[in-house]
Amino acid sequence: MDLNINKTSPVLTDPAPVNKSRLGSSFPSGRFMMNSRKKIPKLDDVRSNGWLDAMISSSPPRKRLVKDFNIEIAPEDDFAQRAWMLKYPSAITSFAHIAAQAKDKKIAVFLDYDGTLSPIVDDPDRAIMSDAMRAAVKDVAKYFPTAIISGRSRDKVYELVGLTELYYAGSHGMDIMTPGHLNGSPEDPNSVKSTDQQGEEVNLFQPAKEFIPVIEEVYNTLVELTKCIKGAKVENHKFCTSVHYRNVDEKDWPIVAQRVHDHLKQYPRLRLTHGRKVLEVRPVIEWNKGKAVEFLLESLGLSNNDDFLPIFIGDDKTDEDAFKVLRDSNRGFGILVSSVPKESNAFYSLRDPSEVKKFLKTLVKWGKMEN
Ligand SMILES: O=P(O)(O)OC[C@H]1O[C@H](O[C@H]2O[C@H](CO)[C@@H](O)[C@H](O)[C@H]2O)[C@H](O)[C@@H](O)[C@@H]1O
Repeated sequence: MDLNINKTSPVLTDPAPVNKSRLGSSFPSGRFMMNSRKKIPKLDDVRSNGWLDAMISSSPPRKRLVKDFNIEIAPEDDFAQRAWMLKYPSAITSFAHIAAQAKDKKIAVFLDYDGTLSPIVDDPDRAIMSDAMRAAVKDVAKYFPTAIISGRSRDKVYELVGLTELYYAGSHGMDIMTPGHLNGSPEDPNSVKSTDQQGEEVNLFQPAKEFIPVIEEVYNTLVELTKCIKGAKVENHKFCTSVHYRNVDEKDWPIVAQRVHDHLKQYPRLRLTHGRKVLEVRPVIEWNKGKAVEFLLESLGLSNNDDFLPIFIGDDKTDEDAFKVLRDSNRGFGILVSSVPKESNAFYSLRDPSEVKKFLKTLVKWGKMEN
C-alpha cells in the first residue's frame, strides 16, 4: 500500500498548546484543531503554528533551587497548587473514598510506564523501574487484573517491566497482547494468534498493522535527518516512532521540529502528537490508549460496570484519552501523575512515581483485606 502519494501536510489531531510567556507568541492555540470538513493547513513553519511553543512547554518546569539556603521551591504559587489539589485530590489521602467506590466491585488496574512507574530521565534507555516498584506492581497483579499501556513498543516495555503476571499493550495501545485461551476476535483482520516469550499461545490485536513498513521508512529517514543535531534521538516502536529533543540544546529545537514537520508533509496518513519533550509520529487511525482500555476491558471480560471498577494511572497527554474514556462512560477513573497543576480528565492525582508506588501498596493492603 502506498502511504506516500498525497503531498499535503500530515493531519494533526492534537492542537499544540501555546506558551505565550516564553516566546511572546500571539498565535491562536486552536489553529490546527480541525474536523473533516475543514481545510488541512500547511505546516510551513513550526514557529508559526504553535508546535515550537508546545515543545517548550511539554515538560513540567524544574523546581528552582535557592542556592544559599539549599532548599527547592516550586515555581507555582501555593495557592494555585492547593486549588488544583482540591480539583484533583490525592489518590492516597482519598483512598477511603476510592475503596468505598470499589465496594462489591473488582478493581482493574491500568498503568502507563514512563513518568508513572519509572521517573523521567534524560536517556529513554535508562528509564529503569526500581525493584520496589516492580514488587508493588507484581503484588497488585495478584489481587487485580493489571495491564501496562505504554507509548513504547510492547517488547520494550515488557523488557523493562519483566513481569509475566500482567497484560501488555505497546505503541499507545496499537499492539495488545491477551492470553490465547480468551479466543481473541477471530473475525477481526487485526487479530492474530501468536506465542509469547514463554512460548504460551496469545492473541495479538494490532489495528495499525498495515503501517509497519511506512513507520520503519519514516524512522530510518528521521534518524538520518536528525543525526547531526546533537542530543536528538529517534526510537522505533513498530507502529509509531518518537523523536526526542530532551537532550537537544533549546536553540536547536526549531530545527528538530522543522525537519520532522517537513518530512511528514508527504505522509498524509501519519500524524504528529506531542509528549514529554518528544514528538510522536503515529498513524491516522481511530485508536489510542482509551480505545485500548475499552478493548482490554471487553476481551478480559471486565466490561460490566456493576462488577468492575477500572483505574488508569498515567502522567502524559496520551493518557488523557484513557482518562476521558473512563470519565465519559462513568466507570472507574483516571489518576494523573503530576507535581504541577494541569487540566486533566482524571479524577485524582499523585505527585510522582514514588507516590504511585505508595498508592499501589495501599491498594494491595486493601485487596488483601477484601479477599
Ligand atoms: O506511554 P509511556 O509509557 O509514558 O511512553 C511515552 C514515551 O516515554 C518515553 O519517553 C519519555 O520518557 C523518557 C525516559 O524517562 C524521557 O527521556 C523522554 O523525554 C520522555 O518523553 C519513551 O522513550 C517514548 O518513546 C514514549 O513514547
